[in-house]
Amino acid sequence: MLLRAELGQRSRLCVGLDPEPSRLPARWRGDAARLYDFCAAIVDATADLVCAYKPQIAYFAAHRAEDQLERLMAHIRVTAPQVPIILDAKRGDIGSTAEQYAKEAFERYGADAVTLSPFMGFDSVEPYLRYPGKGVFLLCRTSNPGGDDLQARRLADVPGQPLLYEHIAALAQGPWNRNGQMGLVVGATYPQEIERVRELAPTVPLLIPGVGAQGGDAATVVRAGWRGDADGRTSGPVVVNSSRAILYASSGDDFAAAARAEAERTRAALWPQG
Ligand SMILES: O=C(O)c1cc(=O)[nH]c(=O)n1[C@@H]1O[C@H](COP(=O)(O)O)[C@@H](O)[C@H]1O
Repeated sequence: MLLRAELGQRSRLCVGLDPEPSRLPARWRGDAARLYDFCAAIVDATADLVCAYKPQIAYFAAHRAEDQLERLMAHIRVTAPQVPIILDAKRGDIGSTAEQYAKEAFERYGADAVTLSPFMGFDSVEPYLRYPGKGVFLLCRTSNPGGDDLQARRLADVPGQPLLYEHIAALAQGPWNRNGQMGLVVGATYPQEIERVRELAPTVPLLIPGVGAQGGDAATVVRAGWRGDADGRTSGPVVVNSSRAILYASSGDDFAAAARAEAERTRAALWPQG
């Protein structure tokens, strides 16, 4: 579905739906009852420009607004049925609890994919893979500076002594990816690491957050993460997320038009082949 959306929409842009009440347009500022209205307007303004949407569950749950997230998922389905929805929840727990998280993501919210921490091991990931056609994006090399603390550590007892994020990439390309449901999260702020991950995991989709507000450069991350040759063979898709730079492009009544303009700019930078 992701590849179809990328090619069909000619887009690698994922708009992140991270609505923060204090940053809503002036007329709704501070009103957590307007998260749905705000996000729905952003979706309406960008539906033809994106290859995915990524709602972040914390922005809804923190305001007791899960019902608004459910409505938003339904709205995206109707407005942009061709666009996959990645629920950003970064779950990770023992199998029996993971079953409940998987049910939440795929049955309650109807997401197409989720973000997931691999920290607790394969048995914490496996319950998500029982949903045919659904995807998981494992955190691999995250965009935040603290990602170094663990992800850039060397694993002495694994052949070749890879860094932890390299090992995660190899697992997602190989033994953990039993039915082609796995992707990886790699931060736009680390283009060299994106290149390394692409080397180790040539066919899996990469979700790359961190352009826009975190300073990652759109064209650079595509060069690092996407491969294509003259015979039409390509790497796995590259899905580049931008949230705040698009959501808050304007705080006035023109917020949706401004979001569209920013999404158009970012989409163009992510599709250098024209
Ligand atoms: O899993 C993610 O989506 C994620 C991983 C990561 O390494 N860095 C990262 O910023 N994210 C998410 O991507 C979004 C980035 O938002 P902006 O910085 O506003 O574009 C937020 O929802 C983050 O939670």
